[in-house]
Amino acid sequence: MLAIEGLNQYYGASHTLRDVTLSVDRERIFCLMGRNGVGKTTLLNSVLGLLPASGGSITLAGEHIEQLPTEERVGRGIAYVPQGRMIFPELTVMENLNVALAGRRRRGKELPEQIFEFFPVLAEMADRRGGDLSGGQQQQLAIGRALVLEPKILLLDEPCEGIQPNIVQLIGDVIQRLRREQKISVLLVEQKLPFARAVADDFAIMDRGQIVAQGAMDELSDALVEEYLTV
Ligand SMILES: Nc1ncnc2c1ncn2[C@@H]1O[C@H](COP(=O)(O)OP(=O)(O)OP(=O)(O)O)[C@@H](O)[C@H]1O
Repeated sequence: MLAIEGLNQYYGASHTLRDVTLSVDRERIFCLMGRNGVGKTTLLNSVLGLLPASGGSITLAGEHIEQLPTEERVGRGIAYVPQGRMIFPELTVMENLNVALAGRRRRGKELPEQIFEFFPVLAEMADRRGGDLSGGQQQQLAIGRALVLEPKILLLDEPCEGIQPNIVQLIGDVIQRLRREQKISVLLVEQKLPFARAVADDFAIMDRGQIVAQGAMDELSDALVEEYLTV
């Protein structure tokens, strides 16, 4: 579904992504792990085209997208929920969702009903300002807004950060339903090991800009956890 090959990225003289190669297969939940500052967010931003990559290729469903502007990549089916959620605090919940309609591949003014089934709180709070929601509610809004795009693949950057356990559980359930019911693939950046183990099929570990291990989630060994993930 999404294949990244030999991707490099620099912030000035600092070489942040080093020959990154990974692929998120169709209908799989792929978790990218690693300590703070190793380059996980930089990788997601490069996939979206928010940061220029130098060299390497990115393909979505077999088509090269590495030269396309961000809005084209979104139009081809990549939706991104960044760290910090980036909802519009002055707009209502409904307005936040409607903003995403403009970026959709298939034109149409209807929000997908399933968003409100996944996250009932978004219907209950439809007229509230985004900035008045709790962190957990904002995260549901951010994921709901990404789903308005009806993506092929959803990129989630630490969706559970600072969120209470029952909402973490809900988000985990939604991720799995998206894969099962809508055939959406997910590229998840996550530091919480129990959550990652519970929801993901595949993993990769990043260290100082390089992928140092990858495989099926049930192959993630204690030795790898100790070496690359324990803080
Ligand atoms: N805009 C920037 N300019 C220069 N260096 C940056 C910039 N953004 C990030 N970096 C550096 O690039 C490296 C990778 O950062 P990145 O945010 O991708 O890591 P991360 O693995 O996502 O970490 P975290 O879990 O803390 O979000 C870090 O050393 C960081 O300091």
